[in-house]
Amino acid sequence: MIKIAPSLLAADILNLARDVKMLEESGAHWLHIDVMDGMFVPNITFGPQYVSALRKITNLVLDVHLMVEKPERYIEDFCKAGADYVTVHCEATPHLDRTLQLIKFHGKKTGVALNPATDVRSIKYVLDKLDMVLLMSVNPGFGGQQFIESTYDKLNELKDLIGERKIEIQVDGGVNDEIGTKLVACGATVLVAGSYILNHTNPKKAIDLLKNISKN
Ligand SMILES: O=C(CO)[C@@H](O)[C@H](O)COP(=O)(O)O
Repeated sequence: MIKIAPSLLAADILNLARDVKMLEESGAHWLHIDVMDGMFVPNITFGPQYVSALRKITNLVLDVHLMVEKPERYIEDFCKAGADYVTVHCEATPHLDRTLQLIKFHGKKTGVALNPATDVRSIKYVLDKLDMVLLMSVNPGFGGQQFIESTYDKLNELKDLIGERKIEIQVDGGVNDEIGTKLVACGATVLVAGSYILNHTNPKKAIDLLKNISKN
């Protein structure tokens, strides 16, 4: 089954609880939380308080994507705040293996994100410590960008690298139902979508279209 993870970057910050309830009722599986530090990416968003506030109002999987330099500094805070998955960028830490061990130490699922220009082979030696790989299909920092087409080839390479291991493959950036269909055909198992779902006139319909991809 394909998991659908709406990105809360596109939610109405003044009506966050309302949007979360709407996404739950619309059948979203996970909530994707984009944490940006203004250093690794040119934008600043949420901290651990945002995650702990969400944890109080939802049982959905909280999928925290850390777009921050040296994420090892904040792993404990986000784990204690109630994250289920903690994903760090391989480009953002000199100690990826240690950082993944830290996430595991706190009992959470591990993810590694790769920027569009990063070779999938850069995570070869940590595959056995991973629950998820996140392929960025836009340059991280902002919602509403155009999907980068080379992501399909990259997905195929990643599938080969992962082999039989049970690792979720998440794609994030510019995803809609048409692109999602091709991504799933290439092996994606988790689709992140921000503007496609939250700016849709009928977000439930957008989620349904993405969920139905697995049946195609
Ligand atoms: O991490 C990011 C952006 O850096 C994404 O999660 C976006 O928030 C996805 O938004 P859309 O491209 O789906 O609007």
